[in-house]
Amino acid sequence: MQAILAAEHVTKIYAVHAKETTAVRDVSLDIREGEFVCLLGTSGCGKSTMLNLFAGFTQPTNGRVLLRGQPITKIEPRCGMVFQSYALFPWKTVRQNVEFGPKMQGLPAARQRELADRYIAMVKLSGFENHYPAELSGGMQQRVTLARSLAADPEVLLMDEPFAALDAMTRQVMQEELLAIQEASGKTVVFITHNIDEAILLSDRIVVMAANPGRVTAVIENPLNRPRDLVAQATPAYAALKSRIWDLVVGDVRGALAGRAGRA
Ligand SMILES: Nc1ncnc2c1ncn2[C@@H]1O[C@H](COP(=O)(O)OP(=O)(O)OP(=O)(O)O)[C@@H](O)[C@H]1O
Repeated sequence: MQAILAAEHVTKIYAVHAKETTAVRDVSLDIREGEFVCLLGTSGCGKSTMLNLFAGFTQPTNGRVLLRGQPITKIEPRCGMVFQSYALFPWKTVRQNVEFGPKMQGLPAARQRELADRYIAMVKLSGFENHYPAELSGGMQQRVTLARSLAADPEVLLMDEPFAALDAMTRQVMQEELLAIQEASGKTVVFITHNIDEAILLSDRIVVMAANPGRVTAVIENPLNRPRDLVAQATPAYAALKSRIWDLVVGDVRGALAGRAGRA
C-alpha cells in the first residue's frame, strides 16, 4: 500500500547568523492512510521540523517529503496543522472560527453552517456557537481548534503537542475524544508528544526520535488493543511497552540534561 505521507532521506539544516543546525538528518518514514502516528522524543530532536516539512511550511535541505507520492513543495492545505496554542481568531465566534476553512474553500453559506454544526457537535461544544474564544476554557478553545481543522477537511491532521497546555484531567478527556473522532472520521493523524503515556494511549505506531542531530531511532508498532484505558494501563503488557520506550529515550534525555549542565 502506498503511504499517504512519506519522508525520503530528509535532512533539514537551518542556518542562522552563519551558524548551521542540523534539525533532522536522513529521516525516512512512511505514514499509512488512516493511521495514528506519534512522534516522540526529547526537546530539539526535530519533531516540529518534521511536522513543518509535512505541512509544507518549510522545505528539506536534502531528500523529499511526499503526499500521496507527490513532493510537498509549498504550504499543503491537505495537511491541516493543530498547534499547542489555540491560534483562534479572537474577534470571531466559535461558529465563525469553525466556518473559516469551508468559507475559504468557497463553499455556500448553508454548507459552511452545516459543516460547522457537525464539527462543533463532534467536539461537544453545541450551545457555545456564539461564544468568543476568550469566554471559553483552554480545553474548550482547543476543541474549537480541532473542530476548525476538521471542518477544513484535511486528509492528514498534523498535531504539534495540542494538549500540552491542558491540565491532566482535561487532557485525558481530549485524548479520548480525539481517538473517537479519528476512528469515526478515518483521518490520518501525525501527533507530536513528549509524553510516553500519551503516545501509547493514542498511537498505532510510535516513532522514537533522538537529538543532535535529529533522527529516528526506532519505529514501534503498538501491540495494545484499544481502548487503552486506565485498566489497560495497569497491565504488564502496558508496563513492558512503556519501559521499552523509556529505555530508548532515556539516554537522549540524560544527554540533553548533561549538555545543559555543561553550558551552565
Ligand atoms: N526556524 C529555525 N531556525 C533555526 N533553528 C531551528 C529552527 N527550527 C528549529 N530549529 C532547531 O532545530 C532543532 C530541532 O528543532 P525542533 O523544534 O524541530 O525540535 P522539537 O523536537 O520539536 O523540539 P521541542 O520538543 O522542544 O519543540 C533544534 O536545535 C532547534 O533549535
